[in-house]
Amino acid sequence: MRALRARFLPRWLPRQWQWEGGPRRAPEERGVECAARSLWCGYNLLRDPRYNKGLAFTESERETHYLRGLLPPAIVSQELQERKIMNNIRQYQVPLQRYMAMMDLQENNERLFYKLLIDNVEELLPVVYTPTVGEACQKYGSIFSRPQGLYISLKEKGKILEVLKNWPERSIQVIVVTDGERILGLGDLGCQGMGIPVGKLALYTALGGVRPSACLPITLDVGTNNKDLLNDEFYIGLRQKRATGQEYADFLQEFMTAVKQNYGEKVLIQFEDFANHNAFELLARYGTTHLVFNDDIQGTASVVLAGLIAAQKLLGGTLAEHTFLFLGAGEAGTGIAELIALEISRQTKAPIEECRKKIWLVDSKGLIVSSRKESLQHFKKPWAHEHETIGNLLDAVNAIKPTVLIGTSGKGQTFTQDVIEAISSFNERPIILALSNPTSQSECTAEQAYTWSEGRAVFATGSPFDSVEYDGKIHVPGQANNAYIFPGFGLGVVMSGAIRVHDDMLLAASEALAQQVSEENFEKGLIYPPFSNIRKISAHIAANVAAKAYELG
Ligand SMILES: O=C([O-])CC(=O)C(=O)O
Ligand SMILES: [Mg+2]
Repeated sequence: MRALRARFLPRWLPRQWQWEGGPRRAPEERGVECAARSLWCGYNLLRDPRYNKGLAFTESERETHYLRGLLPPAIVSQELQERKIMNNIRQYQVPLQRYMAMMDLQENNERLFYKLLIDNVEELLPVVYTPTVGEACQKYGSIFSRPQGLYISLKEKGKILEVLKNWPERSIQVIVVTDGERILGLGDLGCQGMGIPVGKLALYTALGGVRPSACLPITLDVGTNNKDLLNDEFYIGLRQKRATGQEYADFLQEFMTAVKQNYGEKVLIQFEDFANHNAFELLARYGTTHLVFNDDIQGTASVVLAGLIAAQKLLGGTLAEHTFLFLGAGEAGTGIAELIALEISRQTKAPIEECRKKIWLVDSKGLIVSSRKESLQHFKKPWAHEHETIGNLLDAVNAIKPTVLIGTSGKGQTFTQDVIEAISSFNERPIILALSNPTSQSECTAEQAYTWSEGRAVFATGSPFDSVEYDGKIHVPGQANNAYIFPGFGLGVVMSGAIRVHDDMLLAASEALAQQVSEENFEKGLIYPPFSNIRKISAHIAANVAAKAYELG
């Protein structure tokens, strides 16, 4: 037990400063030493979120760690603390208040924060993560109290390595980094995007079991083009337009080099919520030199593929028999499309170019077709198939007659009644995924999907929705969110000591997730298992990913 605890402490901490006991010396001497080291006992211990237990400190701990008098006499077990805080949180009607209460807890008592999150995952996920985290980022400047994570702005250019050294932990395994340009479907939130890396890494620990001290949230502040924020007196970031071109590329290059220099090759760098134009390029550029993973391209692709594999068990048939239509041809859309094509190619042994032909994408200008090829961004070009031009989604649905409709455009209410009625008119069980986040950006609500499809849709969303009763039957929408994948995927990657991410690892993660959908889940129409089992699911994904990493050498 002692040895185990010691592993959770920073390396530089001498053994005698381990959690229980402490050094056996005269009280005066210990007091001086305690003050000199300033962290591990007394008043400072209560203010260190990593080790603070609040009223749960036992009598002997209070004695050993100079806590007498600093706490009221009652000793309150962690279980009781947990009940108290859940009661408090449930009193708050406004989601943002719940978010702030949780962040406060994370800043005060990390163990209790994670205990709460693990034990009440279905209730608290929408609080610390999508959708509430989106609102928190929008208002981050106003609710900001204590900084979380590491802020690296253009002011630190030339000194990024030094900035990394200011972070108190040395053994980092996972970094989640954003530049805040495309936060969920909310657009450019600049420096206030920090809520996303913080939230994602809270899930790395709660859902994936990665040590909190091994997780580092980073926001790269390269400016913002969001005028409201630039004029907001409470904005916490640089007040300038976004750096672009060479300046941006140089800044990112310095960051990526510094990370590898400081933490080595085995630290996983998860890119999160970068805008399309940078996301693809960063993944391509650093995929061959660093251990990088783009959650919005690869994580979302893996979770959607898992749902589609599970749907084959529910409906019968194979992936290759489907026709796919996407609304949105950005990171998520093209990322998912490519992974589906890859899986079909694996299953059928057909060349991937052939497999792509069953997959169609609609962007803001209409169906992506070959006559548009010249003007398309490079990541859209593989999807420009032969077809006449079509200007809108409804006409595309009627022309392509998809069996699967996937929304990834970041825009709400785009799966209209006409669209859903159309796809339901030529499919007994249309598969409809409304993936845009947060809830306000969802392509349609669960109620709309089930009502307009007369209860026949196999439906999942990016943000959580409640069950819907239609025609006397309860329909439970699944949550096709990358939170199913990245904690287990990341755990598998760092556990195996991999130094590069390979597409086969993503397929391994999808298969592992699809295997976790039970008969009971299928009976409710679900193509994802419930989040209540997420730690077991993540462990299973991690094992599959690690096994694949070993297999790949
Ligand atoms: O954060 C989420 O809920 C999923 C995600 O990566 C995004 O929407 O960008
Ligand atoms: Mg994201």
